[in-house]
Amino acid sequence: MIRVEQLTKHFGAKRAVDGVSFTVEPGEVLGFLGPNGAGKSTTMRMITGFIPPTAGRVWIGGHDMWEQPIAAKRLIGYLPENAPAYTDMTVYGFLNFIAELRGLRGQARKQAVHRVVEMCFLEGVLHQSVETLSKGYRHRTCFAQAILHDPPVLVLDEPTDGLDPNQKHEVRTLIRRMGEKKAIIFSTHILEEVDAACTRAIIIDRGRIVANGTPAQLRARSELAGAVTLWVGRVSREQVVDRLAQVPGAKRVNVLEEQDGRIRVRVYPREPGINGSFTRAVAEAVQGWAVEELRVEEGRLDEVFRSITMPDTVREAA
Ligand SMILES: Nc1ncnc2c1ncn2[C@@H]1O[C@H](COP(=O)(O)OP(=O)(O)OP(=O)(O)O)[C@@H](O)[C@H]1O
Repeated sequence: MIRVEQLTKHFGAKRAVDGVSFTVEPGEVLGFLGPNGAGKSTTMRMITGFIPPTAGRVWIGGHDMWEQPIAAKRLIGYLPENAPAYTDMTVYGFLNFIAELRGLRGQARKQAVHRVVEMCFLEGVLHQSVETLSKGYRHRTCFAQAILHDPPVLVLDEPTDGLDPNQKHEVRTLIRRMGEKKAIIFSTHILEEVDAACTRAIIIDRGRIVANGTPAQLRARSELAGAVTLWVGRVSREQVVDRLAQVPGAKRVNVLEEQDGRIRVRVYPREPGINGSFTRAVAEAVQGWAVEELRVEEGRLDEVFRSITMPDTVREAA
């Protein structure tokens, strides 16, 4: 549904986006992650046809964005960063105006406005002017505008930015629900959103894609993935470190905590990733000890994010 090939944007000497390619199909919610200035908004502006690329192409539903822009844009709902809107209109007036621009008339327009007002919980502010709305409600109004024509493609630039925790939850739920049928791209800085709403995530850094996979695949790239964390008692620190260091496939052992004669320790596999034989080897090595807890780590997205986008500054998280 969305196809992006070798998309590139230069601003003078600056390469904001550098050869980005990916596809998104209906039923997929793609999380777009990256540090500030990585090129997320610029990529989204090119995908939605707001700015032309320096090189590369975009197809929406098979329509080339530069050769058939009207057909391509008709399929897209776009929530830009900072959620701008016509602030002197009422919410109701604004949504009706956008519905008209989208070619909806009469009963169809009424129904479309009613549908998005319900979906975005706007009943209480319908007759308030946009400029007097709180940030969260203004944001929801813009979100409603983006989905008014029920487009099969949604491009959402930081859709939960500035919302309170309840609103964030509602928007994620909405995205997940709409993502069952639509092709959705949304950018975020919040890694837990990737788990909460995305079927796949792309990490972009300095204009380039540096990782692309399901949340589980990305987590598996974490150094922590497959590490085994244990609480053991009645055994010395030296014994624990010595024995665990000899487990086949172990890379290193870290003592994380010592408390009342108990030790919390973590042993990392040489090859990150969940691996039953490594876990079994650790379990065998500690037989006979007072093991109070043994946990296999899944890996953490924040660690992967940091190690990919700031490779020199990764520090271990306990
Ligand atoms: N119109 C412009 N003119 C010049 N440089 C620009 C322009 N728009 C973006 N840039 C630069 O391009 C780079 C990518 O910016 P972009 O806004 O796409 O990043 P981002 O990943 O969306 O960042 P953030 O997470 O902070 O929103 C940045 O260095 C930015 O300063």
